[in-house]
Amino acid sequence: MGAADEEPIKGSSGDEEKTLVSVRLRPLNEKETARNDVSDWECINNNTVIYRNNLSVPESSLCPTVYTFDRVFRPESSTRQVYEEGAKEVALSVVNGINSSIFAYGQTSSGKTYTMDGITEYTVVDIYDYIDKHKNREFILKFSAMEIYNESVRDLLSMDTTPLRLLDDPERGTVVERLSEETLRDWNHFKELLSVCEAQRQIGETSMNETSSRSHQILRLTIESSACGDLGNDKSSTLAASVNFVDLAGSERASQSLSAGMRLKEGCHINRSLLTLGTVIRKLSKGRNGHIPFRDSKLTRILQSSLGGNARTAIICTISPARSHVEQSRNTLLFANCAKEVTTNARVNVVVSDKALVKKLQRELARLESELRSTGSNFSTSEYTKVLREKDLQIEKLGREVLKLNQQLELVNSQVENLLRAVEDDGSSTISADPDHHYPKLRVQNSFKSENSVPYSSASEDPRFLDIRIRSFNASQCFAGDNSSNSDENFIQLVNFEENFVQTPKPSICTSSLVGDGLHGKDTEELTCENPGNLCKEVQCITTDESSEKRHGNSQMSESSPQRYAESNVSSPNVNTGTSGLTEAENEDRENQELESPQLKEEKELNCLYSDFILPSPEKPSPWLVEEGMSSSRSVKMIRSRSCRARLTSAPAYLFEKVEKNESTPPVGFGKIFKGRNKGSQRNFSALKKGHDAEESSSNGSLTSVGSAAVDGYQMQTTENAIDWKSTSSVSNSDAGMKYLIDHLEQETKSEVIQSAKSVKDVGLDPIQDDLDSAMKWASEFKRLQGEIIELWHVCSVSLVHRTYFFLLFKGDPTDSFYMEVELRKLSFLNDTFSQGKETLVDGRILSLTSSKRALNQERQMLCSQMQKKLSKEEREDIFLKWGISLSSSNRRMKLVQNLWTKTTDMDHITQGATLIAKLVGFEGQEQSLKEMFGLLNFAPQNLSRGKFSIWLRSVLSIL
Ligand SMILES: Nc1ncnc2c1ncn2[C@@H]1O[C@H](COP(=O)(O)OP(=O)(O)OP(=O)(O)O)[C@@H](O)[C@H]1O
Repeated sequence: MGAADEEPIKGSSGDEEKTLVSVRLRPLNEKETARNDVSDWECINNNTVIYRNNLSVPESSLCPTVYTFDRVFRPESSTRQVYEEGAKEVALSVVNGINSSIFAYGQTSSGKTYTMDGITEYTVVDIYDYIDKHKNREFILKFSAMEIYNESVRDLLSMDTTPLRLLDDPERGTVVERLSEETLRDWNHFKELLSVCEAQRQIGETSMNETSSRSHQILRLTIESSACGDLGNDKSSTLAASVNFVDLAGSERASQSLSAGMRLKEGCHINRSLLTLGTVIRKLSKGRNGHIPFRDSKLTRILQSSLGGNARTAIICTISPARSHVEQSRNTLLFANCAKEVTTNARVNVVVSDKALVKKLQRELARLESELRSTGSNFSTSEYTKVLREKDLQIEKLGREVLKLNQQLELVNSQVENLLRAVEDDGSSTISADPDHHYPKLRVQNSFKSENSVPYSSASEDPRFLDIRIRSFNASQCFAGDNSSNSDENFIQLVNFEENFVQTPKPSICTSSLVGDGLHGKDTEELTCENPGNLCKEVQCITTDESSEKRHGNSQMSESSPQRYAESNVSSPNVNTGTSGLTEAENEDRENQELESPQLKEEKELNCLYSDFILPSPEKPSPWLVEEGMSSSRSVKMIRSRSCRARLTSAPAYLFEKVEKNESTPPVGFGKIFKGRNKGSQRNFSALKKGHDAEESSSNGSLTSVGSAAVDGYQMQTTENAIDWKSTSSVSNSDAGMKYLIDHLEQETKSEVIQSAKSVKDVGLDPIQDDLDSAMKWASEFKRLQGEIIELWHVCSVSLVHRTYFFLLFKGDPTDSFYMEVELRKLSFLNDTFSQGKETLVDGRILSLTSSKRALNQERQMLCSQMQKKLSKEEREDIFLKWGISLSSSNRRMKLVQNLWTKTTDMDHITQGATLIAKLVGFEGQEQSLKEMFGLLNFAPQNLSRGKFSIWLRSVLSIL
């Protein structure tokens, strides 16, 4: 059977039709007669039944006594009459393709089976009669029968008692799975099947009916019909419909039937379906609003279409006329009253055969193909193919682009996650300047030009590393969490500030150059987080002295001379030991006069124009460190070398560092491996010493491998970049950087190393070995950077104060690597420029080697003056003697100053000179604050809460 269409019922126009409801009274049976039961019901006409003895049932006095239905059948009415007038029209609708159902409802023994058996037979008889009268059509009758017993569906045509399942079919509604369906051959065949059903039906004896039907029985007759000769015809259509003959179980309550045990259980299930049926009928009688509980019972579910659906329905309510059954009779009549309000909307079911359906679809396909050909006649097949190929290529291209973008997106996301994870892993709520914090390093672009500088690294292809070109970011977020919009300006200020302190972190002595640069002064002061005033005070002090000298010239000398003479007068008796015969006071005075000679004055005034480049201050950048050709330090940018790769991974970056001689600078987070290590563990240090001794004895102190030493199972690795232990030991106490590393290595503990190993477990490296390798690499690198810087300072005549500050501030902390590289880069550039005899225009001023030397001389004069002011006579003498200067010689201070920073490879010499200069310029005690100020300029922000740090990171990432 193919698809089914529904057409309105002829004559009904598809309108809703009320259920045909009839009431049939049976005669008093023998038992009722025997007990002198009487009938109080009277059918006053074909539609009305009344109750005459209302007084006999006082409690029912409120019930209606008159009931009107479509048809009322008296006790003497025959079943034929009931069929003809109460069911036939509905039942025979099936031959016209209309579903129909005939129900028999009533209490037990009221005559339901008696009535329904007759109606079923009469219907089938009439159907056959209809078939006989309609020879132009072909009919197929199919018969099925089922029983709902204890809410189980059973096939009455099968010996198999297995309950049948109910399925929901989108087209046919509820379907009983595997229900037998017999095609009726003839009348006799039908009768045989009825006999089978009767035998299969559950029958139990009740107190009221010895052959009581304890189940709901549904006999279904399906009729398919089509015009004769049209079957197999393309134009044929089939009408298909079913008629259900429903013999319900007794509607009385189980208690009334005096059932017990099994019967009581049956009653419960029977009543469940009946109660649901009553509920459905009652709800349907009030309209289709709301939920209709069809699915609450098997009965209502199977007969759903017959109860207010696509079916015509007739209900015959059977009642007993006996007074003793009046209550049940009233209930039956009340049910019938509701049922007569239920409407259905039956339609003719037209079924298109599969063959006809196929033909129809073929015709439709041909039509569509014809339309397609007509509309696309201008295109040939090859042209279509060409267009499709082009589209395919475009799709492939777009697909590749999408794939590429996705890969890039994944990479960026991964890097961002790593970065954020690094922040999360920091473990402290506040990020401080502690170098042990493992901050991600950011690579910054350096536009500083230098032909001989270390080659700039291109963007690393290693996805673990992320080079960040910092164009601008909101520096205020870094330091104060301020979300001010002037991010570019803040960044510029940050860079300028860094220029001042990273590269030339020292006070200025040149008044004319110190003040007046509003670009840097105020803002940089605001950027200092830790008492910048202390530094500025020192700067101001020196500046004031120097400027005072400049302002007053020789007159200043006359003012200061009495003091010096007074001092010399006091000391002269004891100090007149010089070979020249001059007293100390005389020597001092002569020195002062020499310092302030006209020639020196002229040179000083000239040098003042350039002196600031060697004596930078927090307010003024150091011009010689500013990019060549730049009109302003606003555009100063820096770049880390490859050894300072920015890393945004949470794991210590040095663990990923390739061990190459020129790529051994440890990252910012290097210090983390030394964090909090306990004292007392000498193992690693001993191992280092052991390796050092071996190296020292075998390589004559050259920079070679340390060798290897096994310590408690930890294997030390020999690398080309091992620490130069000989040179390290030679500088001893003066090599603060080496001391730093050694101190930390001494504090190394096995447990913490293991802890570090856990953090790098995934990369499969030995944490101890990595720590030591990194330490050695950094120590070697630090020594190399420091030596090169000192040499270039000397060659380029860089300010002694600058050298001192830088030397004392950057002692080997791993976080110093950045600043040392910057320093080296810029010194290399300056050296290149000077060696070629070139000048460079810096901030509107010409900078050359000559001008630098002049400025250096001026600085030496300043130091001489400071020596007089800062040091007592005894201190000066001690220093003179220490530096091999005779107390009786002339120009002792200048001789001393000119000797400072001259032996570039003698670290003792360098350290002593730096110590002296630091004392003269007031550097002592300022290391920490300066350091913190340098730390402030680290691209990892200091003293930021985790949240602010994250904001900062994001702001940096957002500019990528
Ligand atoms: N209209 C009638 N005229 C004569 N006898 C009838 C009539 N209706 C029922 N009977 C008789 O009453 C008895 C009970 O009838 P029937 O079995 O049809 O009741 P029922 O409602 O089906 O009961 P149950 O629900 O228990 O099956 C039967 O013996 C039947 O012959």
